[in-house]
This record gives sequence, structure tokens and C-alpha cells, in this order.
Amino acid sequence: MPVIRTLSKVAKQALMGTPGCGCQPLTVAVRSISFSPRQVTSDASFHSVSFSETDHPKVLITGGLGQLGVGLAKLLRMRYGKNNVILSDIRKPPNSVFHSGPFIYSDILDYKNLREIVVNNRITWLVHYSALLSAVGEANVALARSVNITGLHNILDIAAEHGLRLFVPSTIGAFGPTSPRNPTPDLCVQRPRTIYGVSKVHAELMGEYYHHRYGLDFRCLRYPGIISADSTPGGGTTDYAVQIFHDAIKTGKFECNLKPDTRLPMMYIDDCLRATLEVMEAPADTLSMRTYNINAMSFTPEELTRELQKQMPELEVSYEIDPVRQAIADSWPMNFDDSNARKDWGWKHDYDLPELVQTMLNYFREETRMARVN
Ligand SMILES: NC(=O)C1=CN([C@@H]2O[C@H](COP(=O)(O)OP(=O)(O)OC[C@H]3O[C@@H](n4cnc5c(N)ncnc54)[C@H](O)[C@@H]3O)[C@@H](O)[C@H]2O)C=CC1
Ligand SMILES: CC(=O)[C@H](N)C(=O)O
Repeated sequence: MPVIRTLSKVAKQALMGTPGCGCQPLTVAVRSISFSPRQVTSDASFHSVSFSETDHPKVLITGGLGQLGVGLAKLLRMRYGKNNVILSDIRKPPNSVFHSGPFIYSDILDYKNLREIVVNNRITWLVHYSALLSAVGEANVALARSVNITGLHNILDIAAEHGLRLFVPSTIGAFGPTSPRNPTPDLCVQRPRTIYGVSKVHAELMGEYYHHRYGLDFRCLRYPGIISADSTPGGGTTDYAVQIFHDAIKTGKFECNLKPDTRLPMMYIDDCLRATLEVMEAPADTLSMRTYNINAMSFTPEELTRELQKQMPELEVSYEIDPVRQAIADSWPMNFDDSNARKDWGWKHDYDLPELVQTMLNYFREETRMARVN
């Protein structure tokens, strides 16, 4: 009974705020009475590992076989050592991925399995990439709700119980038609119209809540559309900006599913992965917020085509609009204001549109050359 009374007093303080002091004292109070978000058995704290800044983190990446996970694992393994970064997914990894470092099966909907992986591998950082993206999410709302929301709850609880540093990406899709679109600041109205966007706003808010309530070291970046050469996108609205390179090289023709003047924020994958590493390594006292916009460039299909045609004048682009993707794109930011990330932890992108196009074309040309040689 006295414990319950203490808890409700702490909860009341949390809701009302304590004048003249930040969230830290509250966090300490909550932790000191061992109040965790999910009922855990007593051995859980025995296995938890405290991460010292001088050690290498032991990282688990969920949903690691998608467009971004393999590249992130490569970057983190170069920095922290091959065996300190575990990729996981529910799909079977290709040979090259399986032989490049630790891989493990993990379904984020299986709470016990997740917990076992975290405990047995002494995980200290969790990068949570599993998700259904905007277009596939609209095609399967029930599954998107389950993976993006129920799965996130499992991740938050595991991370809070085991004192992990947790990274969850959000997206330009976390904004909607009533948000300011040009530019979109960090803090503004967020009323997305997709299950993907709704689940990402939920993730931002839950992560920040767990940070204030339980002291969870939650870090979140809102990514623009990510463009990569050696990995394929998983069913988003910005996918056209990757597909155009494949089709341009293969056939010299591309059919675009968005209107020529649809402007969206975009980023080359190397910038995205470096930003992720940088925000994970940033000292906590530099982070004035826990969710940041990051930006690099912003273009329309027409502008991307023109840049490509500078090197491939024969490229032909036609337009066959997909109404679902177009409606999504029309509700998303056109330009992203990432001034807080630049100010707080020194974010700076390397790739603008010309460098992006050059880098992508170099990759595909080299791949074609190698294929001819072999
Ligand atoms: N690629 C992009 O342009 C952007 C990505 N993001 C976010 O970054 C993260 C990674 O994105 P991508 O790699 O592009 O996604 P993706 O769709 O390519 O990959 C997602 C992965 O999650 C896995 N997955 C699905 N259900 C699962 C489950 N129950 N348990 C474990 N894994 C499961 C899938 O097998 C897949 O490999 C996502 O959270 C996404 O929302 C945010 C903004 C832009
Ligand atoms: C911007 C994203 O989050 C993703 N690429 C999508 O288009 O759904």
C-alpha cells in the first residue's frame, strides 16, 4: 500500500511538473523505487549492462535486412568491431550479409525472444529499424499497426528494462496536410493521414514519454526519403527516386508514379547513416530535444530527371500517377527545417543533388562494368 501511494505521488509530480527543476530528479525518483514499464521477473536487472562511454557499445539492429540496416551495420562494425553489431530480421539473409558479421532471427512482435537476445548478447544500444513503410502500410493497415505500434511497445519496454540507448527513426511522413510544409520545423502540428505517419508520431511521443518518465535514453531522427544504390526500398512514397536510377541504367526509360512537380525532402544513404551514428554518439547534454528533423536536399521528379539528363541525355521519363502515393506525397513536407540538429550536435550533410546523382551513376556504371568483366 505505501508503495502504491509513493508511486501515485511520483506519477502526480510527473504530470504536474516540479517548478524550478527539470526531468532528471523525477527520473531518479522513479528509478530508485524500481518502477519499470512492464512487470519483469527479478533476474532481469541482474543481466542488465551499464554502458560506459569508454567501452564499445554492443548494438542490435532490428529490421536490419531492409534498405538501411545492412549499410548501418557496416558503418557501425567499422567503428565498434564486427562482433559488436548484430543484425536481425525475420527474413533469411543473403549469403554476403550472413558472412559479413553476426545475424540473428528476431521478430519484434515476440517479446520473450527479443528479451532473450538482449540479455544473452549483453546488448547496450538498440537501433529499431523494423517497420512497414508508407505505401505498403496503406495496403495492409492491420499489419502496419501491429509491427509499427505493438512492436514498438515491445522495443520500448525491453530498452527501458535493460537500460539501453534506443534509436528509433521517424520520417517526413510523421507530418500531414495541416503541418507547415515549406519548411517544416521540428515542433508544429502533426496530423498525418497514413497509418505509417500515425505510428511514427506515436513512436516519437512514446519514446519521449519513456525518456521523461523512466529515464530511457531515447534518440530519434526524422529521416527524409533515403536514396541508395546497393539496397532496395521497402515500399515507400519516395521510392521513385531510387527506381529511376535502376531503370535509367537498365532501359533508359522510367515511368514515374508521382507528378513531375512533387517536391519532397531527400537524402543520400551515407548522410543518413552518418547522422544516425552521430546522434547516437552525441553527449546527452548536447541534445535539447529527443526527436530531430535532419535534411540534405529537396527536389521534384522533374528536377531529378534534369540532373540525370545532364549525364544521360537519352533518358525518357513518363508519368503514370499512383493516386495513393500522390495523395501521401501531397500531404508531406516539401522542405525540412533541421536547424536544431545543426545547432545542437553539429549535423551537416555532404550530398546535394549533383553529388547524389554522380555517386549513384558511378555505382551503377561500375556494377555494369564488373558484370561485363565476369
Ligand atoms: N528508407 C527510407 O526512405 C526511410 C526510412 N525510415 C525508417 O527507417 C527504418 C528502416 O527503413 P528501411 O530500411 O527503408 O525499411 P524496409 O522496409 O526496407 O525494411 C524494414 C525491415 O523490417 C522488417 N520487419 C518487418 N516486420 C518485422 C517484424 N515483425 N520483426 C522484425 N522485423 C520486421 C522487414 O523484414 C524489413 O527487412 C524504418 O523504421 C523506416 O520507417 C524513415 C524515413 C525514410
Ligand atoms: C520517407 C519515408 O519514410 C519512406 N521512404 C516512405 O516513403 O514511406
